[in-house]
Amino acid sequence: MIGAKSFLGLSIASPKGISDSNYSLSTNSRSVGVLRACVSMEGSQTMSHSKNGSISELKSVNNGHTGQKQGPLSTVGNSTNIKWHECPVEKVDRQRLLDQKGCVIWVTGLSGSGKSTLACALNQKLYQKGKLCYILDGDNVRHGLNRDLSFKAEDRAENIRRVGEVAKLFADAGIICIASLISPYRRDRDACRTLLPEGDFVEVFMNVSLEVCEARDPKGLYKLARAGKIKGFTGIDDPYEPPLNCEISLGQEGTGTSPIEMADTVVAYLERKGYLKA
Ligand SMILES: Nc1ncnc2c1ncn2[C@@H]1O[C@H](COP(=O)(O)OS(=O)(=O)O)[C@@H](OP(=O)(O)O)[C@H]1O
Ligand SMILES: Nc1ncnc2c1ncn2[C@@H]1O[C@H](COP(=O)(O)OP(=O)(O)O)[C@@H](O)[C@H]1O
Repeated sequence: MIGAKSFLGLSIASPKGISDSNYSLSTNSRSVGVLRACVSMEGSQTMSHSKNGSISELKSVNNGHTGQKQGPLSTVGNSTNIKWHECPVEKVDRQRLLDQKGCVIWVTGLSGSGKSTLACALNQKLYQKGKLCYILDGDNVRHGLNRDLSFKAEDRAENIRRVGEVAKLFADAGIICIASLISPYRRDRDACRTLLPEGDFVEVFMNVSLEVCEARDPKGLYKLARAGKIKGFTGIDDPYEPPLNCEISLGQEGTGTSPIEMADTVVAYLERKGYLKA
């Protein structure tokens, strides 16, 4: 049941599973209303979760919202005078809430190799297991965030960099993020890998030959590329660099090659590596 509190004209719903007694409003010396269970001030308490994700006890935190001057300012790229802000509710807390570990499944391969199909099958399988996933598909992200980018090498690199950064945020949220992009350059994929803690970037190679992809040609793009109507098409007149050391390679003879079997392989990997529990 979702309860609600009203404070300074704001109505705040208590999350499912948190009783109203745990979800009280308190006032500190600066008369700022806070949600004690969710957002705590210095010296107050925040929630912690038992193994099964229920909120079992309160842990003391110093969340740094003291108004005191802290640490130096930074310059990152063209962003000057910026400062990283920490929050006492951390990745580990979100992971406990979800009973899973945030990570990035990076699916790379030629157009038509089955990246989107695998991403969707994997998402369905994990959903059935009660795991939270989100897909960042190259085609889809290019409809919005990356609509300003073309297919020349530096734009593909920027496409991968942005998706890598967004995927990192999803993983930090505790979500299993499936990024499915051609991502033809090793260097760009490796740069995304370095954004994440060891093990949290799982590179999945759709090891399907150009001949097979071209025979599938579901969007008719290979035909257009062969006819010279699309320039710089991956695999035709633009490069694709296969991974040298990926975690999972799918599509070869002797392994399950249906989307369901491929998704099972990835789920088994995640289970083995402990990503499907907190
Ligand atoms: N020149 C060229 N080369 C390759 N692909 C092209 C091109 N032009 C358009 N498309 C369509 O764009 C989809 C690939 O987008 P991505 O963002 O995954 O590409 S990349 O990672 O930046 O290389 C790709 O989708 P998929 O077939 O799902 O891979 C194509 O539909
Ligand atoms: N494992 C598979 N075996 C056979 N056909 C597949 C498989 N995965 C995808 N396909 C088919 O191949 C085509 C391309 O798949 P898609 O997922 O769109 O590839 P991509 O996202 O890499 O471009 C689609 O017609 C799809 O139905």
